[in-house]
Amino acid sequence: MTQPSLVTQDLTIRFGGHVAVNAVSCEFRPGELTVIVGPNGAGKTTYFNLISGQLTATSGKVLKDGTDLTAMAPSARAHHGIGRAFQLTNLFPGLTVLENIRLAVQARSGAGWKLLRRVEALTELTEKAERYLEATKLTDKAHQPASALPHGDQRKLEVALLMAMEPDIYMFDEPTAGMSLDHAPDVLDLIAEIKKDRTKTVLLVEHKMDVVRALADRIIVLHNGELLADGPPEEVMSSQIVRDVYLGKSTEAA
Ligand SMILES: Nc1ncnc2c1ncn2[C@@H]1O[C@H](COP(=O)(O)OP(=O)(O)OP(=O)(O)O)[C@@H](O)[C@H]1O
Repeated sequence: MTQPSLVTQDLTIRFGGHVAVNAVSCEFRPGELTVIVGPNGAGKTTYFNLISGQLTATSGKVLKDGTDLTAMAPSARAHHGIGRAFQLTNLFPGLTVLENIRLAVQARSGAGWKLLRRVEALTELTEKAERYLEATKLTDKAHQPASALPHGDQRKLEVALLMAMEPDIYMFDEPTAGMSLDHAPDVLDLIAEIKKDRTKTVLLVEHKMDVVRALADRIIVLHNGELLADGPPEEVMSSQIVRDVYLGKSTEAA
């Protein structure tokens, strides 16, 4: 079996007396798409925040290819290949779609935000940005201001920006939330494309069971901050304990 790219070891966070994520140990491998499910308040987003660095663990560890990221800020974790899609936080609304992607490519190339003096360098970045535009089917929107995009296209642009950062770990928290039914398939197709790259590890928080079924190689279930189940989709979804949680029975009874 391939080595895990991402590991959480006994990952825990307390807010006062409340343990929102409780000793979650999991390994995630390249070429694998894991969907994290669980009832409202189960700790899914908090678990994501602990991995991407928006929150710092009370105890436990986050390791990426063996490097301990636990104490690192989100930007340092991003540098180590953790890529999380956020709604438009990295966007320059007045710039065009292409310019936004080119800036992300530029940031990834190590040139930072400096003005580029060499025309060839700019051409190279533009060509790369155009490939991400094409991959996300935004080519015909290239010269529109990012802020003018309809909601569905803005979500695609978020994925394009994430791809431009070339992360090893892709994290999506409800990628089709608030999207119309016509746009959701585009974003799901993009995630399916990313998953085809066997060097990438994909983590997805999702409530919609049809999305889970379409994409998951593996499902982990969180409940009250604890890891309740972990395995292939059919196995997890048919397990009695998971059914009980979704039907609202107490797990103790199960
Ligand atoms: N910053 C915080 N301070 C205090 N409590 C928090 C904080 N963040 C999350 N929590 C609590 O931790 C628990 C887990 O929340 P979290 O948002 O991770 O759940 P979730 O599984 O993502 O839920 P949903 O599906 O509704 O988004 C909840 O009880 C929540 O109130």
